[in-house]
Amino acid sequence: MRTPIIAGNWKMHKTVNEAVQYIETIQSNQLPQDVEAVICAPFLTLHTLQDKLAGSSIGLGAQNAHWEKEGAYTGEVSVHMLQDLGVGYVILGHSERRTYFAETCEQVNKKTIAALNAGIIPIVCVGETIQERESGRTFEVVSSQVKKALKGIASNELHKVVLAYEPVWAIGTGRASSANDAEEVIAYIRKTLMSEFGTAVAEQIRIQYGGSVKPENIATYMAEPNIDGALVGGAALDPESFSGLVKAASRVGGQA
Ligand SMILES: O=C[C@H](O)COP(=O)(O)O
Repeated sequence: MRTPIIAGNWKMHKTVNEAVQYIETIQSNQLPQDVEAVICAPFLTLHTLQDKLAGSSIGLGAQNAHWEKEGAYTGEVSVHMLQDLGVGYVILGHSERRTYFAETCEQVNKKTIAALNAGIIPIVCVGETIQERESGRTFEVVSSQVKKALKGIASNELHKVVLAYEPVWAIGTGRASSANDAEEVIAYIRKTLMSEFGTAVAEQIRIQYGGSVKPENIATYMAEPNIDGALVGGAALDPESFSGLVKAASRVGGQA
């Protein structure tokens, strides 16, 4: 059985002080232990949060990383640096990075391989634009993104990857995909994984849905057989809301 994973992506939000207050609130909320809860925070807050979360079951993630260990890459932070800090997760290939920073599938692949080599769990994002959906290309686009991101990864490493299906049109718009539609695409992604890497690995890889997920709608996604959690932006910015999301994803104590 795949462990549900709820990851909060703070994007470019929160100072160090705000981040600390947030963590103190979720730590006082007694999150369920059968859900992997992860906070993906801005680089500047990671060092402080790593100390704050020491010994806690809440995971800490970054939102991007460079694949090279070090070098003349002004403004970049390497996977190696995250590993040194003890960061456990990294979001890769988010549509905002693909759109605003021209990140390519080839770069996402290099970053994914580097993260796995460093023992960091990559949360690899894929998803179609509204134009791609309306022209009937959703399956083609997401399966191509998945295949390119995972190209060349050793089969004994693949199961560690987390995929996040995030239709671009649903991100930050309040226009969430219905659970049925998200399940249809995610089931197709799992089918793609089966044909590329075999059933055993495909059954192990966790696939999240992302795009306007809130405490009020998360149960509908968690009820779907192929959806293993959520990658949440806006609704993860408030610690009570994030706690509510994690609780609702619990199979033991959830309100589904
Ligand atoms: O990484 C998170 C996604 O971009 C979803 O953002 P959202 O929950 O604000 O729609």
